[in-house]
Amino acid sequence: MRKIIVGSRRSKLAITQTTWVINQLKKLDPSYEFEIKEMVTKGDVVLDVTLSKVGGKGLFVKEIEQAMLDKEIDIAVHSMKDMPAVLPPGLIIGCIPQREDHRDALISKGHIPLKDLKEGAVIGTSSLRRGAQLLAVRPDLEIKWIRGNIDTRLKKLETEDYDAIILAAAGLARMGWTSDVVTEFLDPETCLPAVGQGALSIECREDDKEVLELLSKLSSEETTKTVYAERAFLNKMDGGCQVPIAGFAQMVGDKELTLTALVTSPDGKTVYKEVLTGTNPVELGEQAAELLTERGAKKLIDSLKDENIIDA
Ligand SMILES: NCc1[nH]cc(CCC(=O)O)c1CC(=O)O
Repeated sequence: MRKIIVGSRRSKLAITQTTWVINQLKKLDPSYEFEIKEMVTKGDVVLDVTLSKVGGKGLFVKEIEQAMLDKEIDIAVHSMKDMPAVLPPGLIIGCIPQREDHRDALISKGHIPLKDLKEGAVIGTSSLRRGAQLLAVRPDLEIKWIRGNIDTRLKKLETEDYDAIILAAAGLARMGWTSDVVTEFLDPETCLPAVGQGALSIECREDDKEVLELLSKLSSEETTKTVYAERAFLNKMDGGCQVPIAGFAQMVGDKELTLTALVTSPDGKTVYKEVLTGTNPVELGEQAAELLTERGAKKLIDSLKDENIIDA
């Protein structure tokens, strides 16, 4: 019986996600054993510096990918939104399972919804995307930097002077914390999610046919298509993690996809948004990027590139 070694970061969310995937795979095919190998990535160590300064998204996956190439581990479960656009040669996304809740969630002191937060309320987020979209509807809010794992951020809401924080609903749902903490789910019209938000990516070696065969059983065709459209948009837009970019796709019927793509200025005053429908995910994503580029979104991105910024 082959034992599959699964690399995982040590955060509660990472371990929860990894354990979920292992349990699903065991149900789908009981002929494998699994072992979790915990790993520390640069992103877990360097918590006080903006992510883009120390290397952007790749920070959370680089060491894990090297371990996979070195055959110390066989697979790894990542949050899709933390995955860089390009994978190192030899590695591929082996499967994308069914997406969890795609929305962002507001968690506020006293459970006050967004529209009722007091004038100038302090919102904790380290995501330009979230900050900009909140400012677009509530320009009076003060967006304040916050970092750390989900549990750390929830603790900071209690102990520091934030009135509310924004977290991905998916992370909270996977931890089983949703009903205890969420004040309000923000719909995509208010806060369009990050590309890939709520989805997982299971990475493996390209030549590991046995693992690929196993992973294919956990694949969601719907989520795979929508995430491919979102990621094609992000890649073509080339914003890295420096710019408020958001993208969210949904299937309409069996074949068609609708992609909403957005680029904004960090203050939320300039908003470029497109809603497109099509059948080819990658073409749809690239088309969205082209349209937004024509309208001036690329210029906005380039003007922001040198500034210090953030995560998804
Ligand atoms: N940026 C960090 C991150 N990466 C993935 C998730 C969990 C949600 C998901 O799977 O998209 C989170 C936390 C958050 O944004 O609140």
